[in-house]
Amino acid sequence: MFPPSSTVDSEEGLLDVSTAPTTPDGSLTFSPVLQALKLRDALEEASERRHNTRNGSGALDATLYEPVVGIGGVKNICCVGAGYVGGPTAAVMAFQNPHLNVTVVDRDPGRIAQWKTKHVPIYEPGLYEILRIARDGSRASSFINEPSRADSLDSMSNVSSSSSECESQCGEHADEIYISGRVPNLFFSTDISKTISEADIVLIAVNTPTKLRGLGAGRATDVTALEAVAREVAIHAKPGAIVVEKSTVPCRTADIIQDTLKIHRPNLAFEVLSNPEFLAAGTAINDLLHPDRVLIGSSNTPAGHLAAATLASVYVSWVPRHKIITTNIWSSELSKLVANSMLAQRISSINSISAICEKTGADIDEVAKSIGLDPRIGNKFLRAGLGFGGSCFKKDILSLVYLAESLGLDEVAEYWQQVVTINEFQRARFVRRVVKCLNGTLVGKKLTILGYAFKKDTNDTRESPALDSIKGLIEDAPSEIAVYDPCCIPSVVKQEIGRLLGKEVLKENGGPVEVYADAYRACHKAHAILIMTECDEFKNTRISSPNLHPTQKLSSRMKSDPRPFQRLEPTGSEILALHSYLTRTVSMADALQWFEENPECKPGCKACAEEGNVGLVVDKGKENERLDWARIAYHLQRPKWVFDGRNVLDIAEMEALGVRVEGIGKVGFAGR
Ligand SMILES: NC(=O)C1=CN([C@@H]2O[C@H](COP(=O)(O)OP(=O)(O)OC[C@H]3O[C@@H](n4cnc5c(N)ncnc54)[C@H](O)[C@@H]3O)[C@@H](O)[C@H]2O)C=CC1
Ligand SMILES: O=C(O)[C@H]1O[C@H](OP(=O)(O)OP(=O)(O)OC[C@H]2O[C@@H](n3ccc(=O)[nH]c3=O)[C@H](O)[C@@H]2O)[C@H](O)[C@@H](O)[C@@H]1O
Repeated sequence: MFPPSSTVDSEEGLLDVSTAPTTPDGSLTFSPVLQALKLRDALEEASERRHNTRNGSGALDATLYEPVVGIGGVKNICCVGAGYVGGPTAAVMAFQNPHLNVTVVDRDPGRIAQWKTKHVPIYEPGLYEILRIARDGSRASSFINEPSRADSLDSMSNVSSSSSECESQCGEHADEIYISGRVPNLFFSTDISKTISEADIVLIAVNTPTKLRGLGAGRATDVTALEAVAREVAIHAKPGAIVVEKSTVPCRTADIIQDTLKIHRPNLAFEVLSNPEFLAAGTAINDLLHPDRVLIGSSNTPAGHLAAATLASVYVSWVPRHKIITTNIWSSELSKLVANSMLAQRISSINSISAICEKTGADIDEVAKSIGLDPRIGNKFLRAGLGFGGSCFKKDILSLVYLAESLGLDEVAEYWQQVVTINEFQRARFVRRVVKCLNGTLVGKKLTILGYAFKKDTNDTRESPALDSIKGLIEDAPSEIAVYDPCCIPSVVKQEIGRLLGKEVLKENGGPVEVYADAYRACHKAHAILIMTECDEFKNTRISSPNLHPTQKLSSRMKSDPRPFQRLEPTGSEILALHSYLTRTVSMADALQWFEENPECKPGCKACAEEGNVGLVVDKGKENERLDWARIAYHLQRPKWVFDGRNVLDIAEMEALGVRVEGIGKVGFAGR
């Protein structure tokens, strides 16, 4: 374990690594310059002593490296960027470290305001519960430390309120565990400079999209936002603060940050770390709670190693230490780009084979299963579909392509470019197939898009295959394109389509696109349904456990009663697992009576009024229900077509309902 001490050799009266004051300090000189230099010397000296324990490979061995500064050295963390990464990452960090203050800042006041309400801007299974505990604090509670018996599952007999009843009935009273209440330690603010100035660690989690113009347009990464934050950090950060790249960045971006810091504070030393995020949309909370690895890249100096160890000490509250790996900073930056590119490459590989399947009679699911059983290939990320969407895969591959080109490695660039080319091919041929099956014309026809986000269980719509398909379908002038997604707010989707494809495409302006909050209304009298995401709701296979609460999706670890706990003070993850289990089994949103009241919305709150808003979807567990395909099929126009872009349907069952199904990588009705 990391030592509890927060100081670097405190007996020598030296400063905390990350809390060097900006105001005069008695133990050091009044000059901030000298303070910082002395601090750095101290860190390097302290770290060098531990450095001797390193293995000879040059890379840090996480199990040998003893950090000097423990968790107590870090008090305030600032996360710049309240988006899909910043919000959930900060929430989990705060949840797992109740004694730290984590403040998320963003230049978008609307986004910050949303994070403070019950209508948070991001839908992720399990996010809101963690957020509530960290942001709003929690109540003290207690529960019996023994697993529920099957016959008591529908009662509250395993939580504190009935403990006395248990005592009187069974005569023996099992150990009771008390969980203390928490005060809020997750905050959201637009005061960026102030929050940065107070932080010991600054996480940069801003967007890094593809450049739209100028040098490298269409491939290079646009680091404008990152550069702006680096400047803010350089101006406001306190000496010794650790700056962390959470955003995905081109290899050697840390140089830009370091350079910016040096320009603005030439006499101070800051450590810049790379700590890329590997969470995926829809499973973000599970990925953050149980990461495969936490990667920390640092400069290969004692101060760099010390900074890495300090950041590691934040993660170690919940991540097993062997999963925290440290590398040099360039390896870490590059690893993130490579991880995404390799994942995307697998999808393009299987999709390219799906095109062959459709022409030969081979079945892509059978091929994927057959090859996936080879452990060298593995069975993950082999689902053929409409190609990868989302904000990152494409931009990260393009960034790799640009990097290779910039290094004069044209063959390497071409190789990775092909992954994107196949992705575009896959999307385009799906639309072609729809139009072809509908006799080459969409005029006077209604098409229904099921799934607008780029994948299931998220409201993230960036680079969504659905948008591309809508764009393609509009060319053939259908009478209506009805859109439905169980995780997205209809008005937001409508606004986005209007913004990206032009307002004139919306029904209210005479165009074909209408967005629905109800799947049945969206499908009513359609000539064809296009399934764009793999939402469980769209499947026609039997549900193994009906009416599951979304929190069950957190992890299989949470499916069984985690009690008895071995310690009297269970960890945040353990309590969460129990909460999740009880929520499911006693069908109560707050069986542990853990949560504080939800923040009140202002009268007339638009989000409250919105039908099918994210909060409601989550509460109802709506996305776990299955569509009644018999009902949908009954109301379809003949011939009844379903284009299954994610292979979620059992084709035989659909055919029994009189529906013609075209799946990806399968010879469909039209090809027989
Ligand atoms: N979305 C995902 O699932 C993942 C994203 N990443 C990476 O994380 C980074 C962030 O991605 P997302 O969270 O998806 O982006 P996002 O667009 O959802 O959030 C970025 C936030 O940064 C804010 N921002 C931009 N410039 C700012 C500035 N100068 N000062 C303060 N705030 C500023 C924006 O207002 C926005 O709210 C990207 O580099 C991305 O590649 C990494 C892993 C997963
Ligand atoms: O850097 C990022 O942004 C993240 O990108 C991906 O996560 P994400 O894009 O959220 O979701 P994925 O599950 O990877 O799916 C990406 C796309 O590929 C598609 N996909 C995925 C898997 C598959 O087998 N087939 C397939 O078509 C999905 O439908 C989706 O459109 C990575 O999985 C994360 O590790 C990474 O942190």
